[in-house]
Amino acid sequence: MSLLSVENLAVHFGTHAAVADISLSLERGERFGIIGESGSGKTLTALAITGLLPEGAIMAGSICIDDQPVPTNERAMARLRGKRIGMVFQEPMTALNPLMPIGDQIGEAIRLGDTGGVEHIELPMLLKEVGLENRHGQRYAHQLSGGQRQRAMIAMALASQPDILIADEPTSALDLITQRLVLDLISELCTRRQMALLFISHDLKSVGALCSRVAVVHNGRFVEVGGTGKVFGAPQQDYTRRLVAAAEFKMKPVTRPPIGETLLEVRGLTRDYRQGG
Ligand SMILES: Nc1ncnc2c1ncn2[C@@H]1O[C@H](COP(=O)(O)OP(=O)(O)OP(=O)(O)O)[C@@H](O)[C@H]1O
Repeated sequence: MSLLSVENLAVHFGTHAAVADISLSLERGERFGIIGESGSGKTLTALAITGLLPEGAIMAGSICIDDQPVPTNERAMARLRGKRIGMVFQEPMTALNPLMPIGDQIGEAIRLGDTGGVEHIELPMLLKEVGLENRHGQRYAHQLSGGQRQRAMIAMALASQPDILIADEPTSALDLITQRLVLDLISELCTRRQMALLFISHDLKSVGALCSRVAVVHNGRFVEVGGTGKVFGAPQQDYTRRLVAAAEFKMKPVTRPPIGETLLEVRGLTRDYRQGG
């Protein structure tokens, strides 16, 4: 039995097929990355799984949790979303209520997610778990840094103790150091809570650091799926090779030749110079 299974997912807007024939499965505690360039269909895949597709989108295919089809009715889907799937998006400002202190919002998420079981969760405990202090809970979203806002979003996603965390480019609006801290936090939380992770990104490095399996999406289709080391280390498809090459290019340190040599290169004289010409 798979925790999450998606089969032949397709999303259309009129005649435009934005997502076509996507299948994936996720086991408890597993970390699966979806990588691809902008506009390739990553976010729509996540939105389809969570039942949050925008108006005008037509969906086909099947989505099951614990082998049970996810409900199509909006209220049942919202309940399931709260209880089984937690979501973290790129820009927390759009997801957080600007008029309510974030502690109250996280508290509300805890109340909604409370199943009445023994595993009751307390606000201070949850704030601490995501690296925030109680005083941060009294602040409004605009009074927090980008990293703190993303931590608040993660706390809200965790409030109902979900089995699956979907993180859609959760760090792309953050500086490099904060990105690293937030990724470390997500990784730690998934391990501690045995949560499955569906991690969406266009950054190969982050996916490589977090996920054991990855799917490469291009024009709404998975073009390559496999173990992260294998897909990035020995890509089979042209598109993946190009993606990996582009990421390597970006990561390469800039080596600067001595100024004199640069000038000679600019003038096209390097070879003559080296040959003593
Ligand atoms: N509401 C919408 N109406 C029409 N087309 C849409 C809508 N939302 C998305 N699309 C189209 O669907 C395709 C996939 O979009 P999606 O947001 O999933 O891309 P993405 O891979 O997540 O991109 P990014 O990395 O930039 O977030 C794009 O061609 C986009 O223009």
